[in-house]
Amino acid sequence: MKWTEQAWKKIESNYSAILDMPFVQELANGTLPKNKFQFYMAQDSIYLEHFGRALALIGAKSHDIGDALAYLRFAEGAIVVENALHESYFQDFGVTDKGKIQPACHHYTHFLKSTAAMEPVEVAMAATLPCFWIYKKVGDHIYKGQQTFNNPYQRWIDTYGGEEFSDSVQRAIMICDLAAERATPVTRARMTEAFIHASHLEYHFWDAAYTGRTWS
Ligand SMILES: Cc1ncc(C[n+]2csc(CCO)c2C)c(N)n1
Repeated sequence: MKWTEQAWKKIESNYSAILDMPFVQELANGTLPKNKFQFYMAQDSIYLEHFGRALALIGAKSHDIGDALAYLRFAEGAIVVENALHESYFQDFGVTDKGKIQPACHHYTHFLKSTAAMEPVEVAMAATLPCFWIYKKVGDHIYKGQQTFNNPYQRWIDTYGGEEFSDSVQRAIMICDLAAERATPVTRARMTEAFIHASHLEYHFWDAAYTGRTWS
């Protein structure tokens, strides 16, 4: 069985818990309160900058030049393309200031950056995979089950449920599988651990937006 298939099995229950989260359910039916989405968008745009830097570092550390190019493109995607979505939402929802980084975002971004800096590159690749894969799965799930018209969060849904994004996710999965095949058992186990850890941090990122968790 491929590493990604084994790893996904380990986060299956966490993924189900994500689908059941009020944030995700209310985003899907359009009833998510505006202030919760504003919190999420502001924190997410901070997240994307850090995430983009972590991806660029993975690109620089990749053994294979094709992988390097893929991660540098992912980094560009995070910083340029994804941020465009945020900026249009900032305008629509009247967010003028991103504000300070809050605990869930801080925890997640620092986990990604320290993993990219300190761990073998394969482990860092595994740490960034839930970001792609969980968003794709959540995006597809919402997209397929859609019953609401005029959902204020439609653009978000279209971004992650769309075809274009699917190619990046497939690429990231393939790279991780090849990296896992070539890695030692110890490194492979650390890849799985990083993958599980990041999937919990995805959960907490949404949870913090729903409950409005800040430092004080
Ligand atoms: C907390 C959080 N996790 C994942 C994503 C999704 N995402 C961000 S950048 C990127 C790939 C860019 O090439 C993807 C899929 C998000 N927006 N926020």
